[in-house]
Amino acid sequence: MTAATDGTAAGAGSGAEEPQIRKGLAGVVVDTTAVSKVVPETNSLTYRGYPVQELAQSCSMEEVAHLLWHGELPTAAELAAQQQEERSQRALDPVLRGVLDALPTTCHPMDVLRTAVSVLGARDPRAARDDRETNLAKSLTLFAQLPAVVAHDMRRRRGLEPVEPDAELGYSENFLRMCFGEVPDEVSVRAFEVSLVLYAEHSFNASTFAARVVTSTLSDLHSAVTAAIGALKGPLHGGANEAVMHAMLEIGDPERAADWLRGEIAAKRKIMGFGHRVYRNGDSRVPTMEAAFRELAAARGGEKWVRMYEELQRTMAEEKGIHPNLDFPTGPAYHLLGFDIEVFTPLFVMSRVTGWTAHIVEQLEANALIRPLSHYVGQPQRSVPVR
Ligand SMILES: CC(=O)SCCNC(=O)CCNC(=O)[C@H](O)C(C)(C)COP(=O)(O)OP(=O)(O)OC[C@H]1O[C@@H](n2cnc3c(N)ncnc32)[C@H](O)[C@@H]1OP(=O)(O)O
Ligand SMILES: O=C([O-])CC(=O)C(=O)O
Repeated sequence: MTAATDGTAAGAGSGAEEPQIRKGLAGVVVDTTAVSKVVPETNSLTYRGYPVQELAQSCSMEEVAHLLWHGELPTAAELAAQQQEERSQRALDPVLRGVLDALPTTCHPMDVLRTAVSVLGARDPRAARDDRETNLAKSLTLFAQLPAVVAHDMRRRRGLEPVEPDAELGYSENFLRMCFGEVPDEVSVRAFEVSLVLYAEHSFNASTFAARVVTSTLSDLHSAVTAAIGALKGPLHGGANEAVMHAMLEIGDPERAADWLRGEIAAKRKIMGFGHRVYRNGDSRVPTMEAAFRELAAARGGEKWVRMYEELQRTMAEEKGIHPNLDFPTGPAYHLLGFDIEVFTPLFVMSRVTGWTAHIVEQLEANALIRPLSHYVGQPQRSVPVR
């Protein structure tokens, strides 16, 4: 009987039929967006109409951030203005540093990042304003500050002093220098930049949807980003890039990769970095990231990881017909760049914050509270026993 559905909606409780439940909202179209388009049939992805492969080839992460936020690639003057603003906001203030340093190094860096966004929100004098311009300004602040948080946390865990930001350097160069004390070679910077561009946006994925749900209640931008970070942390989403590298280190030798994979499949375990809710024939971003990973491996002596990547990819296709997602090449690429594994998902956050905030702004422009229905399957109504 449809009385079990907690509300009445067309097709979900108006007749005698059971409501149709789409677990995980699979296949459900919940709203429109003009930020990005995923076309699984052609394995394509566009940001504001531009193919992501072309953006990765010829644009910086700063340009892509502008594109996602404003809908167009920046003119030279717009880019210069955005860069000046971003570069002037890179340094962490002493209060936030104090909070970061007070957190235990046993917690995951994603917890540190989530806490940092909360602190930034609580201390932001613009907190109560949510008009488009203010939200875009808050987004730029997060884009400027998150790399400093990630670098500070990574170095403190290594027992190293923080490296101050350098306003002469571009976004990726500055971040890599804040992590490692120097700007690495061009191939490394380029591979990192490509990963950021590819990670920036992907329609209604779980973390973006979490941000939109929070925004739909007219909560603030920092609360929405905090929720998104929590959603991204899970291994079925952004946390998979870390899981990929843990698996590769466990395998150790490319010769063992095929047997290891078959064993995991036989044990009915998920192989991290493979499969996708939307793409069934391969993730549109993988070829571009795979090429960057191969170049990086050639420059940094990482051929072993390329061979393991190839073996796992080949065996998974043979055994299950399932293809890699973007987290598969980024895992070993970030390892080759010298990042600790637990920093991989925070790197994803640094980039995806641009997509999340573009969606937050879009949600507010045509807002409707996101509140689906559920189909009740618990105890029938009963009376509390007299005691
Ligand atoms: C940037 C990103 O967030 S990309 C996603 C990163 N996440 C991962 O890499 C985690 C591993 N992958 C997965 O768990 C899944 O592929 C997901 C969660 C990404 C998508 O999952 P869904 O769309 O819900 O598909 P679902 O998990 O139901 O899989 C469908 C079938 O393929 C199998 N399958 C899918 N992915 C995998 C995998 N990685 N390893 C083994 N089997 C898999 C499932 O076991 C299932 O098989 P069954 O029908 O025999 O039970
Ligand atoms: O779209 C998804 O479900 C996950 C993903 O690839 C992303 O967020 O980049």
